Amino acid sequence: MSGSAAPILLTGASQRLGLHCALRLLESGQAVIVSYRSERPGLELLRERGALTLPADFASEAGILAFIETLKSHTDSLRAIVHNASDWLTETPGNEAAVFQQMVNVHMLAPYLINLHCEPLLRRSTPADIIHISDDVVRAGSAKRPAYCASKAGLDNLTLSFAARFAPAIKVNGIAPALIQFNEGDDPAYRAKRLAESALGIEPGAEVIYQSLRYLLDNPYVTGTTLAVNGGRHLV
Ligand SMILES: NC(=O)C1=CN([C@@H]2O[C@H](COP(=O)(O)OP(=O)(O)OC[C@H]3O[C@@H](n4cnc5c(N)ncnc54)[C@H](OP(=O)(O)O)[C@@H]3O)[C@@H](O)[C@H]2O)C=CC1
Ligand SMILES: Nc1nc2c(c(=O)[nH]1)N=C([C@H](O)[C@@H](O)CO)CN2
Repeated sequence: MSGSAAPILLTGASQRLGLHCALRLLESGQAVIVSYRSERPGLELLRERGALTLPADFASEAGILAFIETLKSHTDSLRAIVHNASDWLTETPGNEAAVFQQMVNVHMLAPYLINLHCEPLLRRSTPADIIHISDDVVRAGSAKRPAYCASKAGLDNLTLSFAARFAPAIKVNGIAPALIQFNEGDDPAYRAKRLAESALGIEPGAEVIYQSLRYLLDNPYVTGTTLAVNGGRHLV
């Protein structure tokens, strides 16, 4: 399947879920732009396969606006924006306010400003999509990461607002994953505990996120929806 000439932007896609989706889109013939914060091995692979990689740190408003200017100097159209960049931070005594602000900036302010500033670029593509990657944990809240969870809940709400604001030209949807891919260093006890928290009890890997992304990009009649990709976690 050949992709659109207008590129798809994936933020924070130098590793793990974002990298997998970016590589799968390139495989399908789709032009891809990736933002990254740190230089990672996956970036070389993306560049070899034709992706444009742009540095970005969304921890501050200035960093977000600087990225938007850089992006606009490279393209005047976008097929889609996938807001994947995320910091999975746990606040500790003394840094609560700083972590909360950082979570809001990365998970809410960056998607908000990028969507507003890039609306004209999306309107030059038909169809056009925005996809917010949030987190199934929003359903129940998080005792361990309240700041992270609240910011992801805000992102889910931005899905509703932008879907109403940009219809019918631009579809806006979300994907709310639960455990998709463990992190290096997750010990066996942690892994067993997390696997037991869903009805299907598996670590599915990033392909299930690409399948969800593909569905949203290809379906002309879905907007304002957040897909739970959570192995039936809500049933346990
Ligand atoms: N993995 C999972 O099982 C789950 C993932 N999700 C969500 O899915 C998405 C992808 O998950 P995953 O691949 O694990 O994500 P990662 O934890 O690998 O983060 C993705 C990228 O976001 C970048 N990033 C972090 N902070 C910033 C910042 N301030 N500015 C710009 N980029 C930043 C990181 O850059 P750097 O390389 O510099 O660290 C990283 O490469 C995320 O939104 C996550 O919240 C939700 C539930 C489960
Ligand atoms: N930015 C990230 N957000 C999240 C991650 C991650 O690795 N990076 N992981 C999860 C999973 O729920 C976790 O259990 C996997 O070990 C949630 N969000």
